[in-house]
Amino acid sequence: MDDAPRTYDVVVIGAGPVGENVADRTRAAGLTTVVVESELVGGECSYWACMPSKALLRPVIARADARRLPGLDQAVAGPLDTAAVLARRDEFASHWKDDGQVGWLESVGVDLVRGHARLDGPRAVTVTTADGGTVRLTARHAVAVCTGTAAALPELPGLTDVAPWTSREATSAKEAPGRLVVVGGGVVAVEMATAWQALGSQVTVLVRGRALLPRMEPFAGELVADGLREAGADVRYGVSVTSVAREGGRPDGELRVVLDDGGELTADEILFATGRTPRTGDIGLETVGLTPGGWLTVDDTCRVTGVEDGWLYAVGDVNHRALLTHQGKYQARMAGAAIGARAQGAPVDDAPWGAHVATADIAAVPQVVFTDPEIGSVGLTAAEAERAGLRVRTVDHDLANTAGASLYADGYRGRARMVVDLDAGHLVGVTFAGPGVGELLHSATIAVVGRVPVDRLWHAVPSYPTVSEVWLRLLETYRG
Ligand SMILES: Cc1cc2nc3c(=O)[nH]c(=O)nc-3n(C[C@H](O)[C@H](O)[C@H](O)COP(=O)(O)OP(=O)(O)OC[C@H]3O[C@@H](n4cnc5c(N)ncnc54)[C@H](O)[C@@H]3O)c2cc1C
Ligand SMILES: NC(=O)c1ccc[n+]([C@@H]2O[C@H](COP(=O)([O-])OP(=O)(O)OC[C@H]3O[C@@H](n4cnc5c(N)ncnc54)[C@H](O)[C@@H]3O)[C@@H](O)[C@H]2O)c1
Repeated sequence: MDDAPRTYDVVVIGAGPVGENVADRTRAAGLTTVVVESELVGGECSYWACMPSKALLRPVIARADARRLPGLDQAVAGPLDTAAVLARRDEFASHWKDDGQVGWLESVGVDLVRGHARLDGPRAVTVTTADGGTVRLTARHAVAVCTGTAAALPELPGLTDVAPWTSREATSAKEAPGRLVVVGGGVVAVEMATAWQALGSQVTVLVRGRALLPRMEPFAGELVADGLREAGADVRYGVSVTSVAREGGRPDGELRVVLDDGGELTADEILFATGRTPRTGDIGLETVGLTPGGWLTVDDTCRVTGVEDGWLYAVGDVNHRALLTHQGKYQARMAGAAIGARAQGAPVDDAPWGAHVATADIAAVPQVVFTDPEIGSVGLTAAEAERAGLRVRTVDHDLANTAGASLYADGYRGRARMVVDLDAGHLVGVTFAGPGVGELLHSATIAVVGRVPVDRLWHAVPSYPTVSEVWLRLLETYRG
Protein backbone atom coordinates (compact mmCIF):
# COMPACT_ATOMS: atom_id res chain seq x y z
CA MET A 1 0.00 0.00 0.00
CA ASP A 2 1.39 3.33 -1.13
CA ASP A 3 -0.28 5.94 1.04
CA ALA A 4 1.86 9.00 0.32
CA PRO A 5 -0.20 11.47 -1.76
CA ARG A 6 1.44 12.66 -4.97
CA THR A 7 0.70 16.18 -6.09
CA TYR A 8 0.40 17.26 -9.73
CA ASP A 9 -0.99 20.40 -11.34
CA VAL A 10 -3.49 18.29 -13.29
CA VAL A 11 -4.93 14.79 -12.81
CA VAL A 12 -6.63 13.20 -15.82
CA ILE A 13 -8.90 10.18 -15.29
CA GLY A 14 -9.00 7.94 -18.37
CA ALA A 15 -6.36 7.65 -21.11
CA GLY A 16 -8.62 7.31 -24.13
CA PRO A 17 -7.97 9.61 -27.09
CA VAL A 18 -9.49 12.49 -25.12
CA GLY A 19 -7.64 11.99 -21.83
CA GLU A 20 -4.37 11.64 -23.76
CA ASN A 21 -5.00 14.94 -25.53
CA VAL A 22 -6.04 16.83 -22.40
CA ALA A 23 -2.80 15.65 -20.76
CA ASP A 24 -0.75 16.62 -23.82
CA ARG A 25 -2.22 20.14 -23.83
CA THR A 26 -1.86 20.75 -20.07
CA ARG A 27 1.72 19.45 -20.20
CA ALA A 28 2.40 21.74 -23.16
CA ALA A 29 1.03 24.61 -21.02
CA GLY A 30 3.80 23.84 -18.53
CA LEU A 31 1.64 22.00 -15.98
CA THR A 32 2.73 18.73 -14.36
CA THR A 33 0.21 16.09 -15.38
CA VAL A 34 -0.64 12.50 -14.50
CA VAL A 35 -3.10 10.21 -16.29
CA VAL A 36 -4.86 7.28 -14.65
CA GLU A 37 -5.99 4.36 -16.82
CA SER A 38 -7.80 1.21 -15.71
CA GLU A 39 -7.51 -0.74 -19.00
CA LEU A 40 -5.44 0.18 -22.06
CA VAL A 41 -3.84 3.54 -22.84
CA GLY A 42 -5.62 4.59 -26.04
CA GLY A 43 -9.12 3.80 -24.78
CA GLU A 44 -12.14 2.42 -26.56
CA CYS A 45 -11.28 4.15 -29.84
CA SER A 46 -7.94 2.40 -30.34
CA TYR A 47 -8.91 -1.16 -29.40
CA TRP A 48 -12.70 -1.68 -29.64
CA ALA A 49 -14.15 1.18 -31.69
CA CYS A 50 -12.80 3.51 -34.41
CA MET A 51 -9.57 1.76 -35.39
CA PRO A 52 -10.61 -1.92 -35.50
CA SER A 53 -14.03 -1.11 -37.00
CA LYS A 54 -12.53 0.95 -39.79
CA ALA A 55 -9.88 -1.71 -40.40
CA LEU A 56 -12.71 -4.23 -40.86
CA LEU A 57 -14.62 -1.89 -43.17
CA ARG A 58 -11.85 -0.57 -45.42
CA PRO A 59 -11.48 -3.76 -47.56
CA VAL A 60 -15.28 -4.07 -47.70
CA ILE A 61 -15.67 -0.57 -49.13
CA ALA A 62 -12.67 -0.90 -51.45
CA ARG A 63 -14.14 -4.13 -52.89
CA ALA A 64 -17.57 -2.53 -53.33
CA ASP A 65 -15.94 0.36 -55.25
CA ALA A 66 -13.87 -2.01 -57.38
CA ARG A 67 -16.92 -4.10 -58.26
CA ARG A 68 -18.45 -1.03 -59.92
CA LEU A 69 -15.58 -0.69 -62.39
CA PRO A 70 -15.63 -2.78 -65.57
CA GLY A 71 -12.14 -4.15 -66.09
CA LEU A 72 -11.65 -4.54 -62.36
CA ASP A 73 -14.93 -6.13 -61.28
CA GLN A 74 -13.95 -9.66 -62.35
CA ALA A 75 -10.74 -9.46 -60.33
CA VAL A 76 -12.72 -8.87 -57.11
CA ALA A 77 -15.68 -11.13 -57.82
CA GLY A 78 -14.78 -13.64 -55.11
CA PRO A 79 -15.29 -13.46 -51.36
CA LEU A 80 -13.05 -11.43 -49.08
CA ASP A 81 -10.19 -13.26 -47.39
CA THR A 82 -11.74 -12.93 -43.94
CA ALA A 83 -8.70 -14.27 -42.09
CA ALA A 84 -6.46 -11.67 -43.77
CA VAL A 85 -8.91 -8.85 -43.02
CA LEU A 86 -9.07 -9.91 -39.36
CA ALA A 87 -5.28 -10.16 -39.18
CA ARG A 88 -4.94 -6.59 -40.52
CA ARG A 89 -7.59 -5.49 -37.99
CA ASP A 90 -5.48 -7.06 -35.23
CA GLU A 91 -2.52 -4.97 -36.37
CA PHE A 92 -4.61 -1.79 -36.24
CA ALA A 93 -5.73 -2.71 -32.72
CA SER A 94 -2.03 -3.14 -31.80
CA HIS A 95 -2.94 -6.70 -30.77
CA TRP A 96 -4.70 -5.10 -27.78
CA LYS A 97 -1.38 -4.00 -26.27
CA ASP A 98 -0.68 -0.37 -25.38
CA ASP A 99 3.12 -0.19 -25.33
CA GLY A 100 3.16 2.28 -28.23
CA GLN A 101 0.79 4.72 -26.56
CA VAL A 102 2.53 4.37 -23.19
CA GLY A 103 5.74 5.32 -24.97
CA TRP A 104 4.03 8.38 -26.44
CA LEU A 105 2.84 9.51 -22.99
CA GLU A 106 6.41 9.22 -21.72
CA SER A 107 7.70 11.18 -24.71
CA VAL A 108 5.45 14.15 -23.90
CA GLY A 109 6.33 14.07 -20.20
CA VAL A 110 3.01 12.82 -18.82
CA ASP A 111 3.07 10.32 -15.92
CA LEU A 112 0.85 7.23 -15.97
CA VAL A 113 -0.77 5.41 -13.05
CA ARG A 114 -2.56 2.17 -13.88
CA GLY A 115 -5.71 1.40 -11.92
CA HIS A 116 -9.29 2.43 -11.27
CA ALA A 117 -9.58 6.11 -10.27
CA ARG A 118 -12.23 7.62 -8.04
CA LEU A 119 -12.69 11.21 -6.93
CA ASP A 120 -12.17 11.53 -3.19
CA GLY A 121 -13.37 15.04 -2.43
CA PRO A 122 -12.24 18.33 -4.04
CA ARG A 123 -9.06 18.00 -6.16
CA ALA A 124 -8.34 14.53 -4.75
CA VAL A 125 -8.26 11.21 -6.64
CA THR A 126 -7.67 7.75 -5.21
CA VAL A 127 -6.52 4.97 -7.51
CA THR A 128 -7.05 1.29 -6.76
CA THR A 129 -4.31 -0.65 -8.50
CA ALA A 130 -4.54 -4.20 -9.91
CA ASP A 131 -2.75 -5.65 -6.87
CA GLY A 132 -5.28 -4.02 -4.53
CA GLY A 133 -2.95 -1.17 -3.56
CA THR A 134 -3.88 2.50 -3.38
CA VAL A 135 -2.30 5.56 -4.97
CA ARG A 136 -3.49 8.96 -3.77
CA LEU A 137 -3.24 11.91 -6.12
CA THR A 138 -3.90 15.59 -5.50
CA ALA A 139 -4.40 18.22 -8.19
CA ARG A 140 -3.25 21.82 -7.65
CA HIS A 141 -5.39 23.15 -10.50
CA ALA A 142 -7.71 20.66 -12.18
CA VAL A 143 -9.05 17.13 -12.41
CA ALA A 144 -10.34 16.11 -15.86
CA VAL A 145 -12.78 13.20 -16.07
CA CYS A 146 -12.31 11.52 -19.48
CA THR A 147 -13.79 8.11 -18.68
CA GLY A 148 -15.82 7.72 -21.88
CA THR A 149 -18.72 5.33 -22.29
CA ALA A 150 -19.64 1.65 -22.30
CA ALA A 151 -22.25 -0.10 -24.45
CA ALA A 152 -25.81 0.33 -23.14
CA LEU A 153 -27.80 -2.90 -23.07
CA PRO A 154 -31.58 -3.03 -22.70
CA GLU A 155 -33.15 -5.03 -19.89
CA LEU A 156 -34.41 -8.17 -21.62
CA PRO A 157 -35.30 -11.60 -20.32
CA GLY A 158 -32.38 -13.98 -20.85
CA LEU A 159 -29.94 -11.35 -22.10
CA THR A 160 -27.20 -11.76 -19.52
CA ASP A 161 -27.21 -15.56 -19.98
CA VAL A 162 -26.58 -15.52 -23.75
CA ALA A 163 -23.36 -13.43 -23.73
CA PRO A 164 -24.54 -10.93 -26.35
CA TRP A 165 -22.09 -9.07 -28.53
CA THR A 166 -21.56 -5.38 -27.80
CA SER A 167 -19.34 -3.08 -29.87
CA ARG A 168 -16.35 -4.71 -28.15
CA GLU A 169 -17.05 -8.20 -29.50
CA ALA A 170 -18.20 -6.81 -32.87
CA THR A 171 -14.84 -5.12 -33.37
CA SER A 172 -12.58 -7.82 -31.90
CA ALA A 173 -14.23 -11.14 -32.93
CA LYS A 174 -11.82 -13.79 -34.22
CA GLU A 175 -14.20 -15.26 -36.80
CA ALA A 176 -17.41 -14.36 -38.62
CA PRO A 177 -20.50 -15.89 -37.02
CA GLY A 178 -22.70 -17.83 -39.46
CA ARG A 179 -25.82 -15.81 -38.61
CA LEU A 180 -25.61 -12.45 -36.84
CA VAL A 181 -28.59 -10.46 -35.56
CA VAL A 182 -27.87 -6.74 -35.12
CA VAL A 183 -30.21 -4.78 -32.87
CA GLY A 184 -30.29 -0.99 -33.41
CA GLY A 185 -30.34 1.45 -36.28
CA GLY A 186 -27.52 3.83 -35.34
CA VAL A 187 -23.95 4.14 -36.56
CA VAL A 188 -22.54 1.07 -34.81
CA ALA A 189 -25.39 -1.07 -36.13
CA VAL A 190 -25.01 -0.05 -39.78
CA GLU A 191 -21.21 -0.15 -39.81
CA MET A 192 -20.96 -3.53 -38.12
CA ALA A 193 -23.78 -4.99 -40.24
CA THR A 194 -21.89 -3.82 -43.35
CA ALA A 195 -18.63 -5.34 -42.15
CA TRP A 196 -19.86 -8.75 -40.99
CA GLN A 197 -22.22 -9.29 -43.94
CA ALA A 198 -19.22 -8.86 -46.25
CA LEU A 199 -16.95 -10.97 -44.04
CA GLY A 200 -19.20 -14.01 -44.32
CA SER A 201 -22.11 -13.67 -41.86
CA GLN A 202 -25.78 -13.66 -42.79
CA VAL A 203 -26.89 -10.44 -41.06
CA THR A 204 -30.39 -9.44 -39.93
CA VAL A 205 -30.77 -5.85 -38.70
CA LEU A 206 -33.66 -5.20 -36.31
CA VAL A 207 -34.64 -1.54 -36.12
CA ARG A 208 -37.31 -0.56 -33.63
CA GLY A 209 -38.04 2.73 -35.42
CA ARG A 210 -38.83 3.40 -39.07
CA ALA A 211 -35.38 4.45 -40.29
CA LEU A 212 -31.67 3.79 -40.10
CA LEU A 213 -29.45 6.67 -38.90
CA PRO A 214 -32.46 8.59 -37.57
CA ARG A 215 -30.42 11.62 -36.50
CA MET A 216 -29.29 12.30 -40.07
CA GLU A 217 -31.08 13.48 -43.22
CA PRO A 218 -33.64 10.76 -44.13
CA PHE A 219 -32.00 9.93 -47.47
CA ALA A 220 -28.81 8.84 -45.65
CA GLY A 221 -30.53 5.96 -43.84
CA GLU A 222 -32.51 5.03 -46.95
CA LEU A 223 -29.40 4.70 -49.11
CA VAL A 224 -27.56 2.74 -46.41
CA ALA A 225 -30.54 0.36 -46.08
CA ASP A 226 -30.51 -0.15 -49.88
CA GLY A 227 -26.77 -0.91 -49.71
CA LEU A 228 -27.17 -3.41 -46.89
CA ARG A 229 -30.02 -5.20 -48.67
CA GLU A 230 -28.07 -5.37 -51.93
CA ALA A 231 -25.18 -6.89 -49.97
CA GLY A 232 -27.58 -9.61 -48.80
CA ALA A 233 -28.54 -8.39 -45.32
CA ASP A 234 -32.13 -8.45 -44.07
CA VAL A 235 -33.17 -5.03 -42.68
CA ARG A 236 -36.43 -4.99 -40.73
CA TYR A 237 -38.16 -1.91 -39.31
CA GLY A 238 -40.61 -1.46 -36.46
CA VAL A 239 -39.51 -4.57 -34.62
CA SER A 240 -38.05 -5.14 -31.14
CA VAL A 241 -36.56 -8.11 -29.35
CA THR A 242 -38.62 -9.34 -26.39
CA SER A 243 -36.41 -12.23 -25.18
CA VAL A 244 -33.33 -14.26 -26.06
CA ALA A 245 -32.12 -17.72 -25.06
CA ARG A 246 -29.46 -20.22 -26.14
CA GLU A 247 -30.38 -23.80 -26.91
CA GLY A 248 -29.89 -25.94 -23.81
CA GLY A 249 -28.52 -22.89 -22.01
CA ARG A 250 -25.09 -23.78 -23.48
CA PRO A 251 -22.67 -20.89 -24.30
CA ASP A 252 -22.31 -22.25 -27.87
CA GLY A 253 -26.00 -23.19 -28.21
CA GLU A 254 -28.05 -21.77 -31.07
CA LEU A 255 -29.66 -18.43 -30.20
CA ARG A 256 -33.44 -18.08 -30.20
CA VAL A 257 -34.52 -14.44 -30.60
CA VAL A 258 -38.19 -13.70 -29.92
CA LEU A 259 -39.65 -10.56 -31.54
CA ASP A 260 -42.56 -8.34 -30.56
CA ASP A 261 -44.28 -8.86 -33.93
CA GLY A 262 -44.80 -12.52 -33.05
CA GLY A 263 -41.82 -13.63 -35.12
CA GLU A 264 -38.74 -15.53 -34.05
CA LEU A 265 -35.19 -15.79 -35.39
CA THR A 266 -32.40 -18.28 -34.88
CA ALA A 267 -28.81 -17.04 -34.92
CA ASP A 268 -25.28 -17.70 -33.76
CA GLU A 269 -24.61 -14.26 -32.24
CA ILE A 270 -26.63 -11.16 -31.42
CA LEU A 271 -25.08 -7.67 -31.37
CA PHE A 272 -26.76 -4.97 -29.31
CA ALA A 273 -25.79 -1.64 -30.89
CA THR A 274 -28.29 0.24 -28.77
CA GLY A 275 -26.33 3.29 -27.66
CA ARG A 276 -23.86 4.18 -24.92
CA THR A 277 -23.87 4.78 -21.16
CA PRO A 278 -21.37 7.07 -19.39
CA ARG A 279 -18.67 5.48 -17.25
CA THR A 280 -19.49 7.59 -14.21
CA GLY A 281 -21.14 5.02 -11.93
CA ASP A 282 -18.07 4.30 -9.81
CA ILE A 283 -15.79 7.33 -10.01
CA GLY A 284 -16.59 8.96 -6.66
CA LEU A 285 -18.88 11.70 -7.99
CA GLU A 286 -20.85 11.56 -4.74
CA THR A 287 -17.73 12.80 -2.86
CA VAL A 288 -17.94 16.14 -4.72
CA GLY A 289 -21.73 16.61 -4.54
CA LEU A 290 -22.61 15.09 -7.94
CA THR A 291 -24.85 12.13 -8.75
CA PRO A 292 -23.11 8.97 -9.97
CA GLY A 293 -24.11 7.28 -13.21
CA GLY A 294 -25.17 10.22 -15.37
CA TRP A 295 -23.61 12.27 -18.14
CA LEU A 296 -21.54 15.18 -16.79
CA THR A 297 -22.90 18.59 -17.75
CA VAL A 298 -20.22 21.10 -18.71
CA ASP A 299 -19.84 24.67 -19.95
CA ASP A 300 -18.15 25.38 -23.29
CA THR A 301 -14.68 25.14 -21.69
CA CYS A 302 -15.69 21.62 -20.53
CA ARG A 303 -15.79 22.67 -16.87
CA VAL A 304 -18.41 20.69 -14.93
CA THR A 305 -21.25 22.95 -13.84
CA GLY A 306 -22.21 23.21 -10.18
CA VAL A 307 -18.79 22.39 -8.68
CA GLU A 308 -17.41 24.97 -6.27
CA ASP A 309 -14.15 26.66 -7.36
CA GLY A 310 -14.44 25.19 -10.88
CA TRP A 311 -11.60 22.65 -10.62
CA LEU A 312 -13.48 19.72 -12.22
CA TYR A 313 -13.61 19.19 -15.99
CA ALA A 314 -15.35 16.47 -18.05
CA VAL A 315 -14.10 16.03 -21.59
CA GLY A 316 -15.05 13.71 -24.46
CA ASP A 317 -17.84 11.15 -24.60
CA VAL A 318 -18.56 11.45 -20.88
CA ASN A 319 -20.03 14.96 -21.28
CA HIS A 320 -22.41 13.79 -24.04
CA ARG A 321 -21.77 16.82 -26.27
CA ALA A 322 -20.67 14.78 -29.29
CA LEU A 323 -19.69 11.10 -29.02
CA LEU A 324 -16.90 11.18 -31.58
CA THR A 325 -13.14 10.88 -31.24
CA HIS A 326 -12.28 13.93 -33.33
CA GLN A 327 -14.78 16.09 -31.46
CA GLY A 328 -13.53 14.83 -28.07
CA LYS A 329 -9.96 15.60 -29.07
CA TYR A 330 -11.08 19.10 -30.11
CA GLN A 331 -12.67 19.54 -26.67
CA ALA A 332 -9.40 18.30 -25.16
CA ARG A 333 -7.44 21.01 -26.99
CA MET A 334 -9.86 23.67 -25.77
CA ALA A 335 -10.16 22.39 -22.19
CA GLY A 336 -6.39 21.85 -21.94
CA ALA A 337 -5.78 25.44 -23.05
CA ALA A 338 -8.46 26.75 -20.64
CA ILE A 339 -6.91 24.83 -17.71
CA GLY A 340 -3.53 26.29 -18.68
CA ALA A 341 -4.88 29.84 -18.89
CA ARG A 342 -6.73 29.61 -15.56
CA ALA A 343 -3.67 28.12 -13.83
CA GLN A 344 -1.58 31.09 -15.02
CA GLY A 345 -4.28 33.62 -14.11
CA ALA A 346 -4.45 34.58 -17.80
CA PRO A 347 -7.72 35.69 -19.41
CA VAL A 348 -10.01 32.93 -20.67
CA ASP A 349 -11.26 33.57 -24.20
CA ASP A 350 -14.73 32.11 -23.80
CA ALA A 351 -16.71 34.10 -26.35
CA PRO A 352 -18.19 31.88 -29.09
CA TRP A 353 -15.37 30.53 -31.32
CA GLY A 354 -12.79 31.78 -28.79
CA ALA A 355 -9.51 29.99 -28.06
CA HIS A 356 -10.84 28.18 -24.99
CA VAL A 357 -14.34 27.05 -25.98
CA ALA A 358 -15.62 24.07 -27.96
CA THR A 359 -18.17 26.07 -29.96
CA ALA A 360 -18.11 23.65 -32.89
CA ASP A 361 -19.76 21.02 -30.66
CA ILE A 362 -22.95 22.99 -31.00
CA ALA A 363 -22.65 24.42 -34.50
CA ALA A 364 -20.65 22.07 -36.68
CA VAL A 365 -20.03 18.45 -35.70
CA PRO A 366 -18.75 16.46 -38.69
CA GLN A 367 -19.29 12.70 -38.92
CA VAL A 368 -18.47 10.08 -41.51
CA VAL A 369 -20.33 6.77 -41.49
CA PHE A 370 -18.16 4.16 -43.20
CA THR A 371 -20.86 2.14 -44.95
CA ASP A 372 -21.56 1.45 -48.63
CA PRO A 373 -22.49 4.13 -49.56
CA GLU A 374 -20.57 6.37 -47.16
CA ILE A 375 -22.36 9.16 -45.36
CA GLY A 376 -20.74 12.48 -44.44
CA SER A 377 -22.64 15.11 -42.51
CA VAL A 378 -21.88 18.32 -40.67
CA GLY A 379 -24.01 20.83 -38.81
CA LEU A 380 -27.79 20.80 -38.81
CA THR A 381 -30.18 18.68 -40.81
CA ALA A 382 -33.06 20.56 -42.46
CA ALA A 383 -35.40 19.31 -39.72
CA GLU A 384 -33.03 20.41 -36.94
CA ALA A 385 -32.60 23.86 -38.50
CA GLU A 386 -36.36 24.30 -38.67
CA ARG A 387 -36.76 23.12 -35.08
CA ALA A 388 -34.14 25.72 -34.10
CA GLY A 389 -36.39 28.39 -35.63
CA LEU A 390 -34.08 29.25 -38.53
CA ARG A 391 -35.47 30.42 -41.87
CA VAL A 392 -33.73 27.98 -44.18
CA ARG A 393 -33.72 26.79 -47.75
CA THR A 394 -32.76 23.21 -48.52
CA VAL A 395 -31.03 22.39 -51.80
CA ASP A 396 -30.59 18.79 -52.99
CA HIS A 397 -28.58 17.32 -55.83
CA ASP A 398 -28.33 13.80 -57.25
CA LEU A 399 -24.63 13.06 -56.90
CA ALA A 400 -24.69 10.74 -59.90
CA ASN A 401 -25.06 13.82 -62.11
CA THR A 402 -21.46 14.93 -61.81
CA ALA A 403 -18.66 13.90 -64.14
CA GLY A 404 -16.49 12.91 -61.17
CA ALA A 405 -19.11 10.53 -59.78
CA SER A 406 -19.73 8.84 -63.11
CA LEU A 407 -15.98 8.28 -63.46
CA TYR A 408 -15.69 7.10 -59.85
CA ALA A 409 -18.04 4.16 -60.43
CA ASP A 410 -20.55 2.86 -62.96
CA GLY A 411 -24.07 3.17 -61.58
CA TYR A 412 -22.88 5.63 -58.90
CA ARG A 413 -25.74 6.39 -56.52
CA GLY A 414 -25.72 9.26 -54.05
CA ARG A 415 -27.25 12.48 -52.95
CA ALA A 416 -26.17 15.77 -51.45
CA ARG A 417 -28.07 18.34 -49.44
CA MET A 418 -27.11 21.78 -48.21
CA VAL A 419 -29.13 23.75 -45.71
CA VAL A 420 -28.79 27.52 -46.14
CA ASP A 421 -29.67 29.99 -43.40
CA LEU A 422 -31.47 32.62 -45.50
CA ASP A 423 -31.04 35.41 -42.97
CA ALA A 424 -27.33 34.80 -42.31
CA GLY A 425 -26.52 33.94 -45.96
CA HIS A 426 -24.34 30.93 -45.16
CA LEU A 427 -24.65 27.15 -44.79
CA VAL A 428 -25.69 25.63 -41.45
CA GLY A 429 -25.61 22.00 -42.56
CA VAL A 430 -24.46 19.69 -45.35
CA THR A 431 -24.98 15.97 -45.91
CA PHE A 432 -23.39 13.82 -48.60
CA ALA A 433 -24.29 10.18 -49.27
CA GLY A 434 -22.38 8.19 -51.85
CA PRO A 435 -19.20 6.20 -52.50
CA GLY A 436 -16.09 8.13 -51.48
CA VAL A 437 -17.86 11.12 -49.93
CA GLY A 438 -16.06 10.82 -46.58
CA GLU A 439 -13.09 12.71 -47.98
CA LEU A 440 -15.42 15.43 -49.31
CA LEU A 441 -16.82 16.27 -45.92
CA HIS A 442 -14.12 18.62 -44.68
CA SER A 443 -14.94 21.12 -47.43
CA ALA A 444 -18.44 21.34 -45.96
CA THR A 445 -17.10 21.62 -42.40
CA ILE A 446 -14.98 24.62 -43.43
CA ALA A 447 -17.98 26.26 -45.14
CA VAL A 448 -20.16 25.81 -42.03
CA VAL A 449 -17.53 26.74 -39.39
CA GLY A 450 -16.23 29.64 -41.48
CA ARG A 451 -19.77 30.83 -42.17
CA VAL A 452 -18.59 31.41 -45.70
CA PRO A 453 -21.19 33.56 -47.47
CA VAL A 454 -22.92 31.63 -50.26
CA ASP A 455 -21.91 34.40 -52.67
CA ARG A 456 -18.25 33.79 -51.81
CA LEU A 457 -18.58 29.99 -52.07
CA TRP A 458 -19.50 30.62 -55.71
CA HIS A 459 -15.83 31.58 -56.19
CA ALA A 460 -14.54 28.30 -54.65
CA VAL A 461 -14.06 26.37 -57.88
CA PRO A 462 -14.07 22.55 -57.60
CA SER A 463 -11.60 20.65 -59.75
CA TYR A 464 -12.84 18.87 -62.86
CA PRO A 465 -13.70 16.01 -62.98
CA THR A 466 -14.10 15.30 -59.23
CA VAL A 467 -17.13 14.43 -57.10
CA SER A 468 -16.55 17.84 -55.47
CA GLU A 469 -18.27 19.41 -58.47
CA VAL A 470 -21.43 18.64 -56.55
CA TRP A 471 -20.71 21.98 -54.82
CA LEU A 472 -21.12 23.76 -58.15
CA ARG A 473 -24.41 21.97 -58.86
CA LEU A 474 -25.79 22.78 -55.40
CA LEU A 475 -24.83 26.44 -55.73
CA GLU A 476 -26.20 26.69 -59.27
CA THR A 477 -29.52 25.32 -58.07
CA TYR A 478 -29.52 27.73 -55.12
CA ARG A 479 -28.76 30.75 -57.31
CA GLY A 480 -31.28 29.67 -59.94
C1 LIG B 1 -17.85 0.53 -32.62
C2 LIG B 1 -17.54 2.01 -32.51
C3 LIG B 1 -16.95 2.66 -33.58
C4 LIG B 1 -16.64 4.00 -33.49
N1 LIG B 1 -16.10 4.61 -34.59
C5 LIG B 1 -15.81 5.92 -34.53
C6 LIG B 1 -15.23 6.58 -35.65
O1 LIG B 1 -15.01 5.98 -36.70
N2 LIG B 1 -14.94 7.89 -35.55
C7 LIG B 1 -15.18 8.59 -34.41
O2 LIG B 1 -14.89 9.77 -34.37
N3 LIG B 1 -15.73 8.00 -33.32
C8 LIG B 1 -16.04 6.68 -33.36
N4 LIG B 1 -16.58 6.07 -32.26
C9 LIG B 1 -16.74 6.85 -31.02
C10 LIG B 1 -15.39 6.91 -30.26
O3 LIG B 1 -14.96 5.59 -29.98
C11 LIG B 1 -15.54 7.69 -28.97
O4 LIG B 1 -16.09 8.96 -29.26
C12 LIG B 1 -14.18 7.89 -28.30
O5 LIG B 1 -13.59 6.66 -27.97
C13 LIG B 1 -14.34 8.73 -27.02
O6 LIG B 1 -13.08 8.93 -26.44
P1 LIG B 1 -12.95 9.15 -24.87
O7 LIG B 1 -11.48 9.32 -24.62
O8 LIG B 1 -13.90 10.19 -24.42
O9 LIG B 1 -13.44 7.79 -24.20
P2 LIG B 1 -12.87 6.24 -24.33
O10 LIG B 1 -12.25 6.06 -25.64
O11 LIG B 1 -14.03 5.44 -23.94
O12 LIG B 1 -11.74 6.21 -23.24
C14 LIG B 1 -12.03 6.30 -21.86
C15 LIG B 1 -10.90 5.66 -21.09
O13 LIG B 1 -11.11 5.89 -19.69
C16 LIG B 1 -10.76 4.70 -18.98
N5 LIG B 1 -11.48 4.73 -17.71
C17 LIG B 1 -12.83 4.72 -17.52
N6 LIG B 1 -13.11 4.81 -16.21
C18 LIG B 1 -11.92 4.88 -15.56
C19 LIG B 1 -11.56 4.99 -14.19
N7 LIG B 1 -12.48 5.08 -13.23
N8 LIG B 1 -10.25 5.01 -13.87
C20 LIG B 1 -9.29 4.93 -14.84
N9 LIG B 1 -9.58 4.85 -16.15
C21 LIG B 1 -10.87 4.81 -16.50
C22 LIG B 1 -11.22 3.59 -19.91
O14 LIG B 1 -10.58 2.37 -19.60
C23 LIG B 1 -10.82 4.15 -21.27
O15 LIG B 1 -9.52 3.77 -21.63
C24 LIG B 1 -16.92 4.72 -32.31
C25 LIG B 1 -17.51 4.07 -31.22
C26 LIG B 1 -17.83 2.73 -31.32
C27 LIG B 1 -18.46 2.04 -30.14
N1 LIG C 1 -18.19 6.44 -37.89
C1 LIG C 1 -18.47 7.03 -36.76
O1 LIG C 1 -18.33 8.24 -36.60
C2 LIG C 1 -18.97 6.23 -35.59
C3 LIG C 1 -19.06 4.85 -35.67
C4 LIG C 1 -19.61 4.16 -34.61
C5 LIG C 1 -20.02 4.83 -33.48
N2 LIG C 1 -19.90 6.16 -33.42
C6 LIG C 1 -20.41 6.90 -32.26
O2 LIG C 1 -20.64 6.05 -31.19
C7 LIG C 1 -21.87 6.38 -30.56
C8 LIG C 1 -22.63 5.12 -30.26
O3 LIG C 1 -23.19 4.55 -31.45
P1 LIG C 1 -24.46 3.62 -31.35
O4 LIG C 1 -24.83 3.23 -32.74
O5 LIG C 1 -24.23 2.56 -30.33
O6 LIG C 1 -25.54 4.57 -30.70
P2 LIG C 1 -26.67 5.49 -31.36
O7 LIG C 1 -27.24 6.25 -30.24
O8 LIG C 1 -26.16 6.19 -32.55
O9 LIG C 1 -27.75 4.44 -31.91
C9 LIG C 1 -28.39 3.56 -31.07
C10 LIG C 1 -29.66 3.07 -31.75
O10 LIG C 1 -30.20 2.02 -31.00
C11 LIG C 1 -31.59 2.21 -30.88
N3 LIG C 1 -32.01 1.57 -29.63
C12 LIG C 1 -31.77 1.99 -28.37
N4 LIG C 1 -32.29 1.12 -27.48
C13 LIG C 1 -32.88 0.13 -28.19
C14 LIG C 1 -33.56 -1.06 -27.85
N5 LIG C 1 -33.77 -1.39 -26.58
N6 LIG C 1 -34.01 -1.85 -28.85
C15 LIG C 1 -33.80 -1.51 -30.14
N7 LIG C 1 -33.15 -0.40 -30.52
C16 LIG C 1 -32.68 0.41 -29.56
C17 LIG C 1 -31.80 3.70 -30.92
O11 LIG C 1 -33.09 4.00 -31.36
C18 LIG C 1 -30.71 4.16 -31.89
O12 LIG C 1 -31.17 4.19 -33.21
C19 LIG C 1 -22.63 7.29 -31.47
O13 LIG C 1 -22.88 8.50 -30.83
C20 LIG C 1 -21.76 7.48 -32.66
O14 LIG C 1 -21.61 8.82 -33.01
C21 LIG C 1 -19.40 6.87 -34.46
